[in-house]
Amino acid sequence: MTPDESVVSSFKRAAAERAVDFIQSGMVVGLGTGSTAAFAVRKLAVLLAEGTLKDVVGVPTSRTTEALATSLGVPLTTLDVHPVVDLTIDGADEVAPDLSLIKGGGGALLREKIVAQASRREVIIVDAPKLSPRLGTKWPVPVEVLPFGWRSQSLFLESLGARVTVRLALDGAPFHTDQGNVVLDCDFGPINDAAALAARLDSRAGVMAHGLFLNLTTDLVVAGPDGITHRVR
Ligand SMILES: O=C(CO)[C@H](O)[C@H](O)COP(=O)(O)O
Repeated sequence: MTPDESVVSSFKRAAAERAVDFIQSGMVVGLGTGSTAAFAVRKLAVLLAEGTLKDVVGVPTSRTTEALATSLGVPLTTLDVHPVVDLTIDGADEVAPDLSLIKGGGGALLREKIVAQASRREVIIVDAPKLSPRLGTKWPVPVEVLPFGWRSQSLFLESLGARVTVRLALDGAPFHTDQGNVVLDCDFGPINDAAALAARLDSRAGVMAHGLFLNLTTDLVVAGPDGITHRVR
């Protein structure tokens, strides 16, 4: 890990551990996906192991998070058993001033959005460089599409003005989400009307999810050289 990576990692960890302070015993907690959210899972596991927190169960937003939580002894549940989540802690790829997000860099966008929509409180944790003046400035919008007809979806997304890249796995084959879908990373550049774009994407058959998380964030915890800030929407 280079010095810069270790510094970024320390900020991610600081934001994550601050968010874990919001968890109370007895809660159903949404467990996000990505490197920042992983710090929150680790901290939660420690608090449970030492008895500081009790009777907390987690709803993982990906198989990766499920495996991490299981390995650390964090009790898990499902939305079938607990259809309402008290508090979710998750990361983001880009955060706009109105706390709208681009998520999906780790490919978990569909389950993350389902859990976010089921949550009373959605606490987003980021390091400071994730903050952006406008969505799309720093990160493409991931769009999860059914493998059936994905090339037609690519042409549709290009017609909306995106430069489309098929996300690849480490072996060079197309990446597949936990649901077996394909992810098309769509570079729209700075997005003027995220709500209108989200509506267009939501109305397209075969688009299973997109990374525009609008009106879902309740809390934002940011860690950077100036310390940790917590904003409530
Ligand atoms: O949306 C996500 C996964 O689908 C992640 O929360 C997002 O990509 C941020 O990841 P990291 O904390 O590793 O930067």
